[in-house]
Amino acid sequence: MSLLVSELKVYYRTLKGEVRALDGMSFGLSDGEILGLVGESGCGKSTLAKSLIRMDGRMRHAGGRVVLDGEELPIADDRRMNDFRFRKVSIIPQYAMSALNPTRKLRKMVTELLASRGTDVDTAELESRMSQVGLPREVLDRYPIELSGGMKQRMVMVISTLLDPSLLIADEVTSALDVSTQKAVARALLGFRESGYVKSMIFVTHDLALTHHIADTIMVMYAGKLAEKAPADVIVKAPRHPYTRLLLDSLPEVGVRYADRRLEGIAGSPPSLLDPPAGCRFRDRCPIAGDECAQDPPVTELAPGHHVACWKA
Ligand SMILES: Nc1ncnc2c1ncn2[C@@H]1O[C@H](COP(=O)(O)OP(=O)(O)OP(=O)(O)O)[C@@H](O)[C@H]1O
Repeated sequence: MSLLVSELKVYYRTLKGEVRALDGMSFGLSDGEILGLVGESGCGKSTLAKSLIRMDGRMRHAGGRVVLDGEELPIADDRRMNDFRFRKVSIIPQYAMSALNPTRKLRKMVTELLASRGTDVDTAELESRMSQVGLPREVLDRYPIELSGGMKQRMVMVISTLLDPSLLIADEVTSALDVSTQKAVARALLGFRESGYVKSMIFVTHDLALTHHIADTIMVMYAGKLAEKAPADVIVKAPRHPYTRLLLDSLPEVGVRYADRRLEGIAGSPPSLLDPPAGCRFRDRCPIAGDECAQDPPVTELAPGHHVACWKA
């Protein structure tokens, strides 16, 4: 097991009180596994991604542990986390295209970054990884502004994985891309795993179809908690949580016109995480909710690797 997250709680401090963005998340990730993380906007996907690498000043680690390759990550301690970033855990951020320093040519930027980690650039290795994602070596002598959005994205992917981190977090890396560039990025991520540049990966996305293509397992989150986690095929073909089912039903189908079948979303909206209700957080929107749902559902393993938090599953 490369990553073990137990009862992780991460809250945001706001003027109105604390937003419980992650409220007791537990899951594991094996060596070599790609985990797709999906769920509606605001369910806590980015908070989970960020808390595993760099918590911002408004986030508070309210409980729980994160263990990577047998070592506890000091997620609440920004300075101590420095020893782990890039080397053990790395992120391709949500807005990777703007993550590059505009005032530096890329070669200088990479050199400075590695120097700050106490390492030199292995130019041959860097160029070989760039060529693997279709970037010519001349790119190193350009400023970020001289690259297209897709090229910047791929450059950030190469830089984030240069020190062969055990865990890579890809946070919404395909959302701003056209479909063929999305495929290229997905292929590159799979290639990084095959080449051993990263061991395992958390792929955060809204795109269930793309996740199904590349992920081994999919974890569905709802309102700061785990709803369901299972092998990718099981989530798509035999989901057990009512939320996962509705999420899949609300996907648009190519070839079906609005006039023939109205595109249904999931009625209602998620609860406020400032003061979330007791019991199952999906209860108010759930078509099969019953009295027992007033109690918090435990996460149960229905079949090997298939975890569901629902009394009715
Ligand atoms: N800086 C912040 N201060 C207060 N609340 C925040 C902050 N950032 C996020 N939140 C809240 O935390 C919850 C989880 O947000 P998060 O961004 O992790 O969700 P997400 O699933 O990644 O959403 P999206 O898909 O839109 O990126 C939401 O209720 C959000 O409003």
